[in-house]
Amino acid sequence: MSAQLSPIDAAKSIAAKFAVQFVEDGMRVGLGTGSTSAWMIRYLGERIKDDGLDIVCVPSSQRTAELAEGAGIRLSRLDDVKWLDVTIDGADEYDGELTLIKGGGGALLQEKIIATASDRMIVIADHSKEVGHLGAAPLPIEVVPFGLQTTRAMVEAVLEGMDVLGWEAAVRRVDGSPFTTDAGNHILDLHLNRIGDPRRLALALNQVPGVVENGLFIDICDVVVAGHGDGRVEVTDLENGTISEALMDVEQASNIFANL
Ligand SMILES: O=C(CO)[C@H](O)[C@H](O)COP(=O)(O)O
Repeated sequence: MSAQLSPIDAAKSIAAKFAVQFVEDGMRVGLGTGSTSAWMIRYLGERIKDDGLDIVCVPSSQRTAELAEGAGIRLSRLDDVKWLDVTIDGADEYDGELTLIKGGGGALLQEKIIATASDRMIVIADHSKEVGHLGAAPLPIEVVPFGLQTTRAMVEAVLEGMDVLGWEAAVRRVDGSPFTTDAGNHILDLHLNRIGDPRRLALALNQVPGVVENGLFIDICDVVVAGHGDGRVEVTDLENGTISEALMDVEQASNIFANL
């Protein structure tokens, strides 16, 4: 009997499997971070092994670099390839304009750099990440270690003037210590409940000294591939203005899971 994926994991897996079809020979590919991206890395590895797909990839985190190396993916540095054809990454939330909240895995800075340096950004997600209004998920921002608590207080002061329904900035901690990003910075998770004006908020946050970058991705994402537990995949393509649907084999995803 094959191990069963939970509906959420099946949704992530089929979204990732669908999205790797967009990758073609010779492409320079940005690799996201997180559990959905981990599926994408496995499927890309399979295409390299089984179809001889010839690509070079730039990872958005140390964790992703390790997974990609394990999957037999050739890696490079962004400064060496200079520009990417496509980046495939997960998201914590996306809305109807494909504005994203990212950074749940703490890699938002490199993720934003590689996605912005790509012709196309494809987000892969389970469909529960779709929201009418951003903000139910915390908005992560990356801040330098110097004056962490002072920066936190300045960020909360900025939030008071914004169209949001919560004003708390919490230092992300692991085992009691501030979480440290690959760039040696820390993360503040902003609990806002609802973000009325993402554009204004993103600009205001990046004005605060000590804030390196925020997890709002605005006008960056081109396509969202959203998976459902029953095998349906919904593809929203902003460039073409289309929403299409496909059916994937959930059983196959479960079998791959069983063989991990
Ligand atoms: O932004 C991210 C990491 O910084 C992730 O893409 C986001 O948190 C989604 O993660 P998952 O695929 O595990 O749901």
